[in-house]
Amino acid sequence: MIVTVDVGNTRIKAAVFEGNTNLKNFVFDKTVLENEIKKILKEFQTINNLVVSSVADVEKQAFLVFEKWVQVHFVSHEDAFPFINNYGTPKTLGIDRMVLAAGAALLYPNQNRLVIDAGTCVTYDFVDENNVYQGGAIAPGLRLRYESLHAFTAKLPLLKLQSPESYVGKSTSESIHSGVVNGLVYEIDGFIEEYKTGCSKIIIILTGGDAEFLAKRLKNTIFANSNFLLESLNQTFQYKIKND
Ligand SMILES: Nc1ncnc2c1ncn2[C@@H]1O[C@H](COP(=O)(O)OP(=O)(O)OP(=O)(O)O)[C@@H](O)[C@H]1O
Ligand SMILES: CC(C)(CO)[C@@H](O)C(=O)NCCC(=O)O
Ligand SMILES: [K+]
Repeated sequence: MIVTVDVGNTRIKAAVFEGNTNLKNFVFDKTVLENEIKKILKEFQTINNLVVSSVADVEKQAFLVFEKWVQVHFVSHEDAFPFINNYGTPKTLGIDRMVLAAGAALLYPNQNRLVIDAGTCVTYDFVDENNVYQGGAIAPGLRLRYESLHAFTAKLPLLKLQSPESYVGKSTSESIHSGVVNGLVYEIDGFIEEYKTGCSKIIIILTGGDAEFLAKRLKNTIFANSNFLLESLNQTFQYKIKND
């Protein structure tokens, strides 16, 4: 049994797997990392591997305490990945993006894949049908857009995510909701159109904290899987074991 842990810039997500079966999921704050993981290990005493990817300022040391009970694997750029990396700066490519690309390559073999992760940032990652990771894009996520409008202006309030009534905002708040939500939806649909034009056939995976909210608003029908990074960590780990 394994537990996969995704340390994002906003929060931590974890999932327990038996083979490919996802038994239970957890979400918690970085400040309570040690306690929450200990609780998971107590609840599932047959967990023998803990697999972490971190893009935040939570380093490997924070996980060494669990080595008393399980083997700890901190995914790094040096690990074996199931794709050829054609990114210009592979050492600065986010480890979460590498894991998403690996999951896409392993779960959807021999086809073009685009993974869109709508978290703190919205990332786009394209792995082509020859298993070459080509790159993608990084943009601000939904919450980051609301926060930056407020942080960098004098007059704009900080609003909570809300579905816009229309693309024509009739008030300050309606204008902000339209700009943030419709803006991101148009952006994602626009990128999808570009990728679809560029490749004859492509599978698109939408994940991250805002995946479900966004999926139902997109023009393109896309299946949202908020767990794709955690599932990809499980896949990446199984691949590593087979290839070590
Ligand atoms: N309880 C919550 N706390 C923070 N963000 C939330 C919450 N519930 C939903 N969200 C949404 O999720 C988004 C953040 O996504 P997520 O938690 O996947 O980010 P993350 O920590 O950067 O993770 P990752 O790096 O794995 O994408 C925010 O834009 C926000 O709208
Ligand atoms: C873009 C984020 C913040 C998304 O989590 C992460 O993948 C990251 O820190 N990336 C480093 C830059 C890059 O991927 O090129
Ligand atoms: K993200």
